[in-house]
Amino acid sequence: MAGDQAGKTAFIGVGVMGETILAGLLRSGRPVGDFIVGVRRQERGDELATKYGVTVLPNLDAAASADTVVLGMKPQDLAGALQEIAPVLRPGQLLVSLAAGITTAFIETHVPGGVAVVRVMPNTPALVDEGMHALSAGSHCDEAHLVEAEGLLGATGKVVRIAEKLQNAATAVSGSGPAYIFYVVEAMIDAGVMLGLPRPLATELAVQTLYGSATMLRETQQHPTILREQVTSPGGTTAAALRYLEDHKVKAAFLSAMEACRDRAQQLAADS
Ligand SMILES: NC(=O)C1=CN([C@@H]2O[C@H](COP(=O)(O)OP(=O)(O)OC[C@H]3O[C@@H](n4cnc5c(N)ncnc54)[C@H](O)[C@@H]3O)[C@@H](O)[C@H]2O)C=CC1
Ligand SMILES: O=C(O)[C@@H]1CCC=N1
Repeated sequence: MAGDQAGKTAFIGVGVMGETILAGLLRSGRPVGDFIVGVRRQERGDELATKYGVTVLPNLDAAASADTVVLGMKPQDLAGALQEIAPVLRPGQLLVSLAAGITTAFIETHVPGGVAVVRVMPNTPALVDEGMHALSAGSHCDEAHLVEAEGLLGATGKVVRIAEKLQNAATAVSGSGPAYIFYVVEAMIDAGVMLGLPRPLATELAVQTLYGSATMLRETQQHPTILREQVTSPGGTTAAALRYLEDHKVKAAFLSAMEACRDRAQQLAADS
């Protein structure tokens, strides 16, 4: 690692997830001069430069100017971006891919030999430093590359290392997971409104219930079944509600939904 690129990280493809991780790194105190951004649309570059004071460069210059390149485009756009930057990539450089489904082996076939690849499944609670990021090493990664990737992701939440064969399952649980939770909260708010609560009150009750329940799970470390049983009085209100969820096979629906999520990740890889 030498020259002007030493220690620098380029973010190429800065949408929802890329910006969330970049903003978290800056929030954590990392100097803005450590980062470079490569974007597809000039207006987006201007927006990021104004908002964060970050240097915006053409993709090729961004990749050439950094030791680490975070790839934050959609899986369908990844191969094109790799072809674009491959001429300036060098052995030992680190690529961190956020793309759902896409394997490190696929990325390695699009870049020069010896480029290290880390595949990450992040999630959007990183916006409030409560992200869950699962990462896996490609074949040219050493410990220093993994530690570097953990440092980048760790600014916005928890990081775990997992075997790459588990990445699509992790996508089904934590990557897409926030969407299921928001969907359930949406349903609870709508139901509260149907039962006569003003919408702001229904929202406050539902959101605080989610927050309190999540905090209980984390802090007590008890199994969700135990915590659910504590709420469920014999012959009481909760049992009446849970019976409907069982009748409507909500648990089975989650199993199928998350299988579909895993399968879609596999399909994204097959289509690339
Ligand atoms: N949004 C989420 O909750 C999560 C997203 N991911 C993954 O993160 C990646 C990004 O997802 P989002 O941020 O939601 O997408 P997004 O559509 O918000 O952002 C992608 C950005 O990449 C830019 N882009 C595309 N091709 C480019 C190129 N060649 N050069 C420079 N910029 C380029 C687009 O203009 C856009 O700004 C995806 O691969 C997705 O699978 C992973 C976990 C969670
Ligand atoms: O929906 C998607 O494809 C991305 C990957 C995980 C969460 N969002």
